[in-house]
Amino acid sequence: MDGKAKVRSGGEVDLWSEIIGASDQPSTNAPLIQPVYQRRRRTSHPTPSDSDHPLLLQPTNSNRLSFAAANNKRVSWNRSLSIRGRISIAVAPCLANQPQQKQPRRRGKPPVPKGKAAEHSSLDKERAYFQEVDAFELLEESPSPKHFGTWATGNQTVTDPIPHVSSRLEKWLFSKKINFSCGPSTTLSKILETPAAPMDPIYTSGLDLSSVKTPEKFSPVSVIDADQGCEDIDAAIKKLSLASKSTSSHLDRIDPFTALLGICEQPEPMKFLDLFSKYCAPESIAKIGEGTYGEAFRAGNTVCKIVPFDGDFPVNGELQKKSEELLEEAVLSQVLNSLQEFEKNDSNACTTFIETIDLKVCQGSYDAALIRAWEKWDEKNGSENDHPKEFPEKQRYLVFVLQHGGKDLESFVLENFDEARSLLVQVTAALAVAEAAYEFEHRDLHWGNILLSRNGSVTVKFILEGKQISFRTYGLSVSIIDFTLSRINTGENILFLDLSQDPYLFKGPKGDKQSETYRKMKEVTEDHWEGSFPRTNVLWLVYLVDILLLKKTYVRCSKNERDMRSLKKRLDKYDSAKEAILDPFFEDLFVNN
Ligand SMILES: Nc1ncnc2c1ncn2[C@@H]1O[C@H](COP(=O)(O)OP(=O)(O)OP(=O)(O)O)[C@@H](O)[C@H]1O
Repeated sequence: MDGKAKVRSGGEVDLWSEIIGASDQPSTNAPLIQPVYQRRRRTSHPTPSDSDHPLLLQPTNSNRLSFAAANNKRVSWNRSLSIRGRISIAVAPCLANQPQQKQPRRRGKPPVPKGKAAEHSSLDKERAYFQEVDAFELLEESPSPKHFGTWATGNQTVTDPIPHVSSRLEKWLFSKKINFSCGPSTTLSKILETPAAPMDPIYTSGLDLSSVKTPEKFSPVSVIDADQGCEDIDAAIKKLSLASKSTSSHLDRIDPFTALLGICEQPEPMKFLDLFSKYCAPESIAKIGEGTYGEAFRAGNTVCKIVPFDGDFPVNGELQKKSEELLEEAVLSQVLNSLQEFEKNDSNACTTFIETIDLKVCQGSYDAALIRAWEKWDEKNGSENDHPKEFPEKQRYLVFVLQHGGKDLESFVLENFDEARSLLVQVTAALAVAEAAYEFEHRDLHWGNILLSRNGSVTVKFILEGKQISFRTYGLSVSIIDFTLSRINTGENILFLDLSQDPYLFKGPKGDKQSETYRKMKEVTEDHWEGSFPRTNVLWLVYLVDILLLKKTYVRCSKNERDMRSLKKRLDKYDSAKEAILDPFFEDLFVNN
């Protein structure tokens, strides 16, 4: 690689050289690609031609009843414009013409400050940046990758084929395996050529549940199948023969909702308060953020992200997610969780991907304590979301109980260049670790998906292909969230989102760094999203460098900027975060353990 890490002085050469050595070895880790399960894309509004201009967007499935439409708080795609103080002459007059219908939200592209006043010192610079971007054709806010749902043409809907239930269940079973046996899969062991805890085979001629359960954490449960009434999950699963992947009508008898309950280790959905009271007193619940799909509440030391699903009406202008989509996200987050376990992983480990502490399915209308918290936040920040008081009794939600990761990069005020490079090295190292472990690509690492906090730490540890490495943090802790677009090879399955079904994602404004990054990813993957292209991680690193140069203000000198610009140039040559982490830019941050 260009400018490969130089030999360090003061006896620090060994470990750094070892790392370099490790990466110089020819890669033997091309895994055997086994069945490919792609996350189902719901392709709702708009058709590509509809989406050529945001003002032509029509509400999804306008024939559906929607309390969202009645609520009609604001036109969401304008939200980042208004909150960020960006002036867009093009859209302003048109708002008046469209007051009655809530537009589908443009999820985080570019991400919005989620109600936080953007009062920090970089605002003027950022405004200038946006003005510059606006000078390009302002087609729309960077588009959402999530047009889940169905293509709608008039009243006719055509549903995408969805993965077979058996594949979803395999993934679920596999995730139990990951979760409880705490080691990479056998395939991954081979990939990494490191010893790993042996795993029992999952796929037997008949399904042996003993191989997928741990007695202490998973016991047979009764499940309520919405369509078929009560059924013991063991009995239901025993009807499956995972060895036989042929189409078989009984495979469809386990619905994804049941599987989701299974992954959450629940016999049935629970009440919000029963869940929240595990973490805090109800009166202390506070809303801390919102996204298109999720409402995030602080509960004690955790963050509970509530995502409504399976309802037949839109929320926040988008169709609700389906059980199977959430099942995928649940599996993915559990796989990444396994990286947290340093004691059990001697191959690859890091703590940078947000920890999912628990996953639970809830049902019912919003609890009074949550509504109070929601309204309080709304008063202060002005929510873009629909008021949750109107959810019906039968509404289902998946609650992600997450580690609290701090503030997103967009609103976090970085103090100096050391913090900026600490951020870069932590993201790069985390991506390198996840690439090595699971061929992971985040594919959506915009500044809303990087959370930051100051924790007084001096260094942070990673294990990369068996080598323990530490970097100086300057007190900054980084967490990566939102794996919706991510691709991962669990060793058994590949989970990915087929972005070729979402042409809208690639039509963001010219010159907008985030939109350009989606387009570059498309070039790199040639629209084959199931494949492994770790270069996409590098594209997001380039994006981050741009953000740090153009959109964030902090104390820095011209040499710092030059260094960052040369890093950006060199990043152009790397094909993976694993290569990028060896860049000389990070060398000073490396600490010999
Ligand atoms: N673990 C966390 N720690 C702290 N804040 C969080 C955490 N998870 C989410 N948040 C807050 O909640 C907001 C919404 O979360 P997130 O972006 O995951 O939701 P979403 O519905 O998936 O959003 P999107 O609109 O990007 O699809 C985040 O911007 C952040 O402010």
